Amino acid sequence: MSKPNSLIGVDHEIYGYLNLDNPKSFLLFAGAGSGKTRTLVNVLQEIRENNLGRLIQNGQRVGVITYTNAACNEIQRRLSYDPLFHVSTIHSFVWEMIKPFTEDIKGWLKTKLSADIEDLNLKISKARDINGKTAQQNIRKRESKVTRLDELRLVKKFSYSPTSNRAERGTVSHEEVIQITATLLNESQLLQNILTNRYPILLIDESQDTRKELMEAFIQTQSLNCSKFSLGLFGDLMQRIYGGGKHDLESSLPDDWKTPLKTINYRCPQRVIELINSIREEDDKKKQEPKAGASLGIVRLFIIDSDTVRERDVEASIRAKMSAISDDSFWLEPNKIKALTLEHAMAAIRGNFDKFYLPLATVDSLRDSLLNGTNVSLRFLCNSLLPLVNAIRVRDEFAIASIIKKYSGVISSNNVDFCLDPILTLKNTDKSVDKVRVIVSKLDPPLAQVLRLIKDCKLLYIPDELNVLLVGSSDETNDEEEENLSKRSIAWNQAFLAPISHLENYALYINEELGYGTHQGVKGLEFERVMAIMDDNSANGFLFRYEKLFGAQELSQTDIRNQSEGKDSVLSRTRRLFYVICSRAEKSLAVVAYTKDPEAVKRKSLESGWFREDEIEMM
Ligand SMILES: Nc1ncnc2c1ncn2[C@@H]1O[C@H](COP(=O)(O)OP(=O)(O)OP(=O)(O)O)[C@@H](O)[C@H]1O
Repeated sequence: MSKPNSLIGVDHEIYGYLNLDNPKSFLLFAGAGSGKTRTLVNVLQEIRENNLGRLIQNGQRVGVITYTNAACNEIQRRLSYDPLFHVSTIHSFVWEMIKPFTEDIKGWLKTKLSADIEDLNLKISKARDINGKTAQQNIRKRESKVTRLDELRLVKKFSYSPTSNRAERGTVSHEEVIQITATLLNESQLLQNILTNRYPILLIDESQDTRKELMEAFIQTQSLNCSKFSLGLFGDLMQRIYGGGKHDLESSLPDDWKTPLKTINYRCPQRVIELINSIREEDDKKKQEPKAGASLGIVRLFIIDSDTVRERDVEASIRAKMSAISDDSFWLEPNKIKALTLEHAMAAIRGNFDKFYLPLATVDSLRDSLLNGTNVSLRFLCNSLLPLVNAIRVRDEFAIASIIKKYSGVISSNNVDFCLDPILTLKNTDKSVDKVRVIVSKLDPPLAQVLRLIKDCKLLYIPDELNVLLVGSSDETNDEEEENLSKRSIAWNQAFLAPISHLENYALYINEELGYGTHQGVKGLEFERVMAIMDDNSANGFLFRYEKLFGAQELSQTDIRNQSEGKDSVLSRTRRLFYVICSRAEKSLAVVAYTKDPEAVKRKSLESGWFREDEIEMM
């Protein structure tokens, strides 16, 4: 077991709040590189030093919630995998807590499903053409909800698995786990007691991205149990990525909460800190100071006319310039610098997965799960469909059989055909596999074509959301029908038109990136040399727009309205992203801006105080 770090600075204050006899709750919202994660680990080690015996005696543990599995593993590692600490992601944590409450989960689902069915009844009754695609899809959705509602009475125990795609009786989805916990915590004193007795201390990292409903339920639980429960939130509103968090966390805390400060940035050199302070000046105005002895560091802005330049060449010449300016030859070695493409849509276009990704990324309710892999349909596509397609392509019979066995009802005692004549069923399955092979071996077929065949042959369980969209063929939809479809269905229909290779590239991107290259992942990371590339041309402008942040494109009426009403907007989102990316740099930072209006970008950068004249180069 590793020797504990000694507490440093504000760590003492925070450790004091976690006194089991006099617990206090706190919010540590501090800027990038201020050592929040370090503090979290330090105080946990100190708790182990001083309270281990007492906690074990009481059968209690310390709860620690992280946002990604990667962060969870890192904190566990730093705590030497000590079982005193229950470190997990939010979904696993809350499911552990609510899973014995079968009747309450049932009650919640009954209410929710009944409301959904009522809503669908209304839509169906208003349909202009009951045989139209929208009405038919709604009818299918209603059927599946009615069945689920009806089967609730048969459920003896619910299950939830973060990695399972199977929509079968008695399972609850990722989204439902959060919603159910929030409701139960608010309503059930028993559940509050279970939480607070089992975990007298609960610490949540990256809490700016914890779902609002759940965060409010935790805070209410704390207020009602403040003599025995300490809730500690770590994070930074300026680094929030996902849309579902509690944005007013700082201003709406109960009066007795503590708000310790950390104002030193231990990661970045002086010049980078100056830059990120000035970016933040346009948001919450929080300022950081460099650590004692911090190096000066180097920042440069390279402005490139997006109409005239070839990207690869110019980026190589920028690396050469940075090497000369910073007297650092590692800038010449591509693997010694971190090029951050700031925006997934840019990566999508560069990485050939845009046809699948971009339509889905325009939908609010899908956006987050596209990046964090929590959507049932996306998990199905990446974890069941693609492995099956690959196994079929390379004729890996063993893999084919095990995927079908695991992810479909064909080879199962629930399948009457299989029970009556297993040999015939297997032969038919082989034929179905052959049909799929014909499509996927030679060509790059549209996803819809593959999915329809898989559905017709019943080779995999297809999640409801996708299943209902596979009614008829996509070209049956006329304009009027299209108007009636939900945004989400339209997006899925477009994504279905993508060649299957785009889904494959998306899966690679997400798998490689989860916990690392996505914005969420980049947040915890640091790199000596950072090249931040901003390029709206190859980016999806719905979420982020550098041209707007840098003054090269006028704000829309909606942007202006959102801004004046204090709402989140393309501008505030882009600013936060710019902050996160710049604050990763430990030594030197090159910001590379592709723009249609180089002069405007230069003007805005000077006016905002982000860069000085001699730090800007027009390429
Ligand atoms: N008290 C300290 N003294 C020296 N170095 C420190 C101290 N605290 C943190 N650091 C170092 O500063 C860097 C940033 O720390 P850490 O990752 O904990 O910050 P953070 O606030 O969680 O960052 P971010 O919000 O940007 O992800 C790390 O390299 C860490 O080792």
